[in-house]
Amino acid sequence: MTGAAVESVRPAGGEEPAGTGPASAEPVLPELRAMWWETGVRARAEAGLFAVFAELPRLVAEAVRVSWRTDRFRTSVVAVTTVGAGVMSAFGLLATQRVLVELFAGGPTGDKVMAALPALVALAVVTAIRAGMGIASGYAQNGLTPRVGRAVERRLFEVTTAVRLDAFDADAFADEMERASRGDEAVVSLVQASMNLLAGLAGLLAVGVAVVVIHPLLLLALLVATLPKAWATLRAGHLRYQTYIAGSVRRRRQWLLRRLMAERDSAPELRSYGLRRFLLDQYDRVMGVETDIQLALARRVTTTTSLGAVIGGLATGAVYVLLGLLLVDGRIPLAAAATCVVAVQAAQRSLDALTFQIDRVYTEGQHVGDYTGFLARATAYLPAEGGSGEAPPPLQEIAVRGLSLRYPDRDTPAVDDVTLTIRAGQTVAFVGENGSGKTTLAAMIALLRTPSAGVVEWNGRPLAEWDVGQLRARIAVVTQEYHKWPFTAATNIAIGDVDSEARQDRIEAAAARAVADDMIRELPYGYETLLDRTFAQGQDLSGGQWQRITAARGFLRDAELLIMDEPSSALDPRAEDALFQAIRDRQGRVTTILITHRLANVRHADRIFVLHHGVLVEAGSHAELMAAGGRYAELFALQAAGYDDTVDRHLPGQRRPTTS
Ligand SMILES: Nc1ncnc2c1ncn2[C@@H]1O[C@H](COP(=O)(O)OP(=O)(O)OP(=O)(O)O)[C@@H](O)[C@H]1O
Repeated sequence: MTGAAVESVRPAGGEEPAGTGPASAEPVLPELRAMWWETGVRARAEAGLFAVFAELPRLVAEAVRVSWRTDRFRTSVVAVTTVGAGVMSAFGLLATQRVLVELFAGGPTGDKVMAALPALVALAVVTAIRAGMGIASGYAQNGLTPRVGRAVERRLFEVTTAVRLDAFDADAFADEMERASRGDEAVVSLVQASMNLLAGLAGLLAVGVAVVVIHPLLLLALLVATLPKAWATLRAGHLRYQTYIAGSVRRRRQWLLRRLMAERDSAPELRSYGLRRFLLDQYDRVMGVETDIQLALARRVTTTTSLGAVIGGLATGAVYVLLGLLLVDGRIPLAAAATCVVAVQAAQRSLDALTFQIDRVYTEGQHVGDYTGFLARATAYLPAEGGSGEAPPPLQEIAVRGLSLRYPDRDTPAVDDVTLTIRAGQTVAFVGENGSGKTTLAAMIALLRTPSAGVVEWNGRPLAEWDVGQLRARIAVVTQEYHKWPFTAATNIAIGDVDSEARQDRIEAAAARAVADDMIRELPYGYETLLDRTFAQGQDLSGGQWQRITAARGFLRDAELLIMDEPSSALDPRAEDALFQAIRDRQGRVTTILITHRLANVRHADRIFVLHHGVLVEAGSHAELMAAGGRYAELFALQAAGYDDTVDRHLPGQRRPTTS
């Protein structure tokens, strides 16, 4: 019902919203794949606390490595200021204790204040330095993270634009690429969270050191007062992630239903088939079950959080009692006890922040893992280095020898041991029924696909032995599944030759050859019309108009080898005739490979190659193939008969056109 995105009918996570079970007689909405952007949250919901802690050092190290590679200066600033702020926190606590010692000493208040003054000044200075370091760290981080994001994203695009086309045939690759696309955000978040985590740890360590310096027993008090609450906070966080993941099915279904009920594409069919009641029922059933699951989990979260608060409160109370007993017993001075109270509060604040950062580092780390894993796996799809790098000479001959290609997960080859020769200046046609391998064969000649076996030669040498970049510049390809680039009409044609200056006269000449010139001039802004409705004043074109633009793109370069795959499937008869006239104009001068099902248009080709199930079954001129009475003759006769019928029925008296 929703195309490629839908997969199974059972939600992930084991819950089964009403309406999806086998017992239900009503039609049900299919389930969407698990959302890739939930990877991190899902992993966190499934990981135990031990696993989280075990992975933290590796993730933080990864973050530091990435930021170091991107900007050493700023990374150093963040590191120095983070450690520095921690050290200042320790000094701050020690200065606080000194102040308290002086204030709690005997004697007149004036004298006590005077005695405490140096420590007070030290405290002020230390606090100021710590604040300054915080600001410096913030500045460095703000400068660092956009640079990290950019470097990470650019690296991704460097890879996605370089991998071979066959990478996109592998299901897993497309999926992984989608996941990796969150890499820049994830790395930025991981870097930020890791820095904050390190800063929090430094602060905590500082409190610990200061407390030990004041009195070793106080460390025990500090641990008792902080650890139970920290555990409870982490546990509540864990439950929150579980709640989120439990709602994942609901969110997916909500998203699916929103698309179906509130978007333009589905609106006409929703009304014409009367789907309103059906979709609203689906909504009620899905939301009813999922909301109950959500509420149950929400109760558990609240219980754990409350438990954490109670345990934390009790532990803190116990520490204060312990401090009181130690004081009464004369084991610690009053100032040390007071400092411990301050330290406990500081440590609790740091720990609250820390637990948040721990979760963040872990979840973002999973996305970063997706990104780095994708980059590593994508190297397998990078084109092989090699070739002499020599510029290819002008084309004399293309020789295809024993060429085969088998797509992944296919039992039979799409192209099977094809051998043929195309001489410079020839116009040749690849014909055959749907799926016979024409596009695949042309794609290998155009260096878009790597053969499983065999070789394509340019003037007697395999394509890969020439400078591949220069070779590509000599070949223009108009693909069957052309892309509608979101640019102006002029740019849409100019991208056919990005390395040359986009001169308007060249663009217009190419458009004229593809019967696109008049049509483009009639657009609201002529050649400057944006061909994408997402933009203000953007326009969309009809299928045939787009096809003219893409043909113009192919003509722009006047390439030595032009491959046109179904260039006229959507053209009206007049445009089709003009386009093929333009293709014939190339004959004898430059080489053209034409793929088309309109066999009337290949009659003028120098050679016609007929493919069937990937095998080259016939080759020759139109006259030769018709005389042979084989597969081509059969297809041609079939098509011609269709036209004959029309002529007979609608145009009585008109001469029957000859078909060969
Ligand atoms: N990316 C792909 N992954 C898997 N199989 C593919 C892929 N592209 C094409 N095929 C299969 O390879 C075979 C040849 O396809 P190809 O597109 O070359 O045929 P074609 O002769 O150009 O067909 P058409 O006339 O319909 O354009 C078909 O069976 C097709 O299903």
